[in-house]
Amino acid sequence: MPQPMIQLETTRKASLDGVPRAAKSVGYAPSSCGLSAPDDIDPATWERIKDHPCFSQEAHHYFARMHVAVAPACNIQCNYCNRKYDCANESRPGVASEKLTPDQALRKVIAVASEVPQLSVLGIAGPGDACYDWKKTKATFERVAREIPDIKLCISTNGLALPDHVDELAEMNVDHVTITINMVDPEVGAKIYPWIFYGHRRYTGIEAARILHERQMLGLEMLKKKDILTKINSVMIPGVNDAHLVEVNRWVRDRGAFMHNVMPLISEPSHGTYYGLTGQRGPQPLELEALQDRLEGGAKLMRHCRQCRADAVGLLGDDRRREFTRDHISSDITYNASKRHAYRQLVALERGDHLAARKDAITAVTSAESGGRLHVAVTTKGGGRINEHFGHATELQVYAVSQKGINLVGHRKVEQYCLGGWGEEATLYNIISALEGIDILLCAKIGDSPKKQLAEAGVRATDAFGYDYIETAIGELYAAEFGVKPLVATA
Ligand SMILES: C[S@@+](CC[C@H](N)C(=O)[O-])C[C@H]1O[C@@H](n2cnc3c(N)ncnc32)[C@H](O)[C@@H]1O
Ligand code: SF4
Ligand code: SF4
Repeated sequence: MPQPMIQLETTRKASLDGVPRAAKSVGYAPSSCGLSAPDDIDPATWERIKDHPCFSQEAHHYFARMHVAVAPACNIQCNYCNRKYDCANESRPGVASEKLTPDQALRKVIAVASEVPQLSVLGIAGPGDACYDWKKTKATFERVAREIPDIKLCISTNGLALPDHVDELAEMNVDHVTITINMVDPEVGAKIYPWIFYGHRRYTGIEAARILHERQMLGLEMLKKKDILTKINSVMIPGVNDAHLVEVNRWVRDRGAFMHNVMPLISEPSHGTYYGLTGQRGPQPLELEALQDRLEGGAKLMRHCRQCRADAVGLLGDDRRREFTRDHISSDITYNASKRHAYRQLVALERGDHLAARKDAITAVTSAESGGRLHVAVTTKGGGRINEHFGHATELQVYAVSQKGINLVGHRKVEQYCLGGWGEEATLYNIISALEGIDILLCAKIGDSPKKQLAEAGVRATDAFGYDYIETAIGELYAAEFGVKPLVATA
């Protein structure tokens, strides 16, 4: 399926109250053509993260990552993980449809980089552990860096074997590392990790968790010394480590972590994990958001993680992996950089405009004299715009807007409502359940029937802001809702 190119034109049709508005085209003022850092990030760090869809929330509107499943082996067991190497359908970390050798991985990266213009990052996120299955990780990175030097290399690890490889990571120019840290208290750890394998022997219980904790902290400190940007993943497990993650956040911030990504536990019984089979529940979206809100002010929070498979390809939330399985890739493929280069030029223009529009919208809501908090869900297929039809969406991005600002606070996965030209009632019912706590839904297009049923469920849906920047639309909505000073049009 071809990827959407960035939309440069937008036509406003009607406001929420039904009053028609003028059509407008988004122009490029000369001052907005450059890309300066957002206010909360220093320019040198921005340069390092601005094209990384996971380390920069703003970048995830434009840039894509791919994972290659070259690292199946793991040195610990987590109660939430069941690795699978031939799994076509599950949408969770730790699964892939096929394991790859480093040579197969190289061919796949070349195929994706030639076809997916948004590609900027190659990550190894299992299905097992990139640092434990080190030889294959290293061989893959070396081959890819030779062929496509401008791709960013990134790994995700449980941290146990990390200290053994920090020097090599630095030598290979790996600038982004993720460590999963779910506890800093081994008593909590013993409830999450049944065993670890370390130094040629197996450990269990509190001893295992203590060794893992010490290695994770050592690895984090070593990365900091090498000035490698580190993100911490924590899985929120209600009743096990949810309250404890406040302490985890403090520890990792004090040791120089760049970002903290608190993700919900996925524990379907059908996945066959210990937690899935024993009925350990994951958090509700609003529980996760409440914990993330508590953590604000510590390490920078990631709130846009999609908990990807070990073979995910594409923009976050738009997985194109099925187009790039081994049988789709020729054995003598060569890299064609033209799509990626052309796309980058377009993005450089669009992003400056987007950042300026975002800044205007945030200034408008933060300078409001009064106002409440709204949760706004948005359908988008990238570019930071409301450019997806309601009936085609498979996820909704959720923004919270208040006088504190406009912030992406998460996403909700939904089934596609419209298949073969018809909307399914049962699907709409599930979408309405997924919209718990949402006040307003913004989409590029929505039919009268779903709009009416959503309204009956307390969610106001509109396509009045179709193709606008998300923050601009939310800023205008907020002004309309709370009677604050409306935004000045940027065109
Ligand atoms: C599959 S692991 C691979 C990398 C490495 N082994 C690790 O654990 O960091 C990638 C990420 O998925 C997370 N993960 C695995 N299974 C999960 C589940 N059932 N629910 C939530 N997160 C999960 C892990 O905690 C880790 O942060
Ligand atoms: S460390 Fe990663 S791959 Fe290993 S069991 Fe845990 S989540 Fe799965
Ligand atoms: S799992 Fe989260 S951090 Fe990892 S690639 Fe997906 S979105 Fe990025």
